[in-house]
Amino acid sequence: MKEQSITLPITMSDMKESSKPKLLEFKKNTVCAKCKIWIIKQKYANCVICEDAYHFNCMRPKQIQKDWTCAHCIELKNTFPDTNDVETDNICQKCQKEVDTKDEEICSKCNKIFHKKCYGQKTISPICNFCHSQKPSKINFNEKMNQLLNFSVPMTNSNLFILPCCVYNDKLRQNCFQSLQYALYCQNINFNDDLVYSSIKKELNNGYNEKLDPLIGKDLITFKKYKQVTKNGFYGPLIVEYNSDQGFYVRSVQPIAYKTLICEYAGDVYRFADQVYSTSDSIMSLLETGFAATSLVIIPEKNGNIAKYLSGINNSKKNSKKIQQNVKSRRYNVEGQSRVILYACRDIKSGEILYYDYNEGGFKYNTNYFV
Ligand SMILES: C[S@@+](CC[C@H](N)C(=O)[O-])C[C@H]1O[C@@H](n2cnc3c(N)ncnc32)[C@H](O)[C@@H]1O
Repeated sequence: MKEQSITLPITMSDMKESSKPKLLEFKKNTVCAKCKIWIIKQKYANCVICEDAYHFNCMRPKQIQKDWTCAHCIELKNTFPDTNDVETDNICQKCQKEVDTKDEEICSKCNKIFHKKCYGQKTISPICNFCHSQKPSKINFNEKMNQLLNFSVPMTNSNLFILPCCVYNDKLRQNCFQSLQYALYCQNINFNDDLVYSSIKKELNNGYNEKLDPLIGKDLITFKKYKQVTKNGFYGPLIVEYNSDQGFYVRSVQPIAYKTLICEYAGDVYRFADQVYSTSDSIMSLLETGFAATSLVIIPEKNGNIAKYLSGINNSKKNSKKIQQNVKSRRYNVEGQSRVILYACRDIKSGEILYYDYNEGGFKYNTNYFV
């Protein structure tokens, strides 16, 4: 929903086969919320609630009718049956009284509106009490992972990637694990430590289409070993926290040595051409061919891992790179596929927030308001 804000008004339309669309007309077109492909001449419908557009073939449920509601909105309605009226949009979900926009607080998970005083402290919880109470009580924490987690920093000065130190304190390790699961829960994101190819074929990510450094030898072995652990949701001594200035962010709970692997940037892979209007704040460049049709991006809005929560340096501040930045993101050719790896670019002290340069890749984010 978030990505599809540039949709047309609610209509059921049958676009006639007309002459080839000119560039301007093309820009006015929209992207199907299901398959992420442009809707140019095909029949389509807009969901009456979220206004996202869908090809007729992509509509779920498949009912061609006026006031059609997409499956996602039906699911939300069923989850929160008391608030399924569009008209109740500005009614506080606690006291049921109208909310002035200046006095509103919105739950990040269900998007429901509350008066500031009814919501409580947004600085503490990004989600409302209802969503908080619905979260799974036990997030699968696999104790057997302890064997795999027995990492230690090698005493070497080489320039190779290294594995993070294990968090030996059981409670702290569990908190680190749970903190990421909680952030993902709040944002309706599935945990997935991989690149997800549901909208394009994996073969389109051909690392040889760009001159990327290959990840080889000991670095490749270290990376693969780390992926064995991170696929289960463990990322060394890192905790995900929340505040109102930055939203969720990542903090180290133990010292992290220079060149320690932090994580791979995971999420859904799309053609850049299909995401030019995306409003996601987490787009990462994956393959840069010079053409929008063959360049690829990662967007961790449906699937993602801890990489989504690392903060960005403020590029408008002097010395940000030198002082604030402690992580670097770099794309490598990993056995023929481009992949983005985040690693410590200097020694990181316990308690430091992790920052990298969001503008290192192909996108220029406005970071002027960043802390
Ligand atoms: C990739 S997301 C990072 C995770 C995000 N904080 C969240 O809660 O989902 C990027 C967004 O995080 C926020 N952010 C990242 N770094 C920040 C910083 N240094 N100061 C303030 N906000 C920051 C901005 O809103 C930015 O658009």
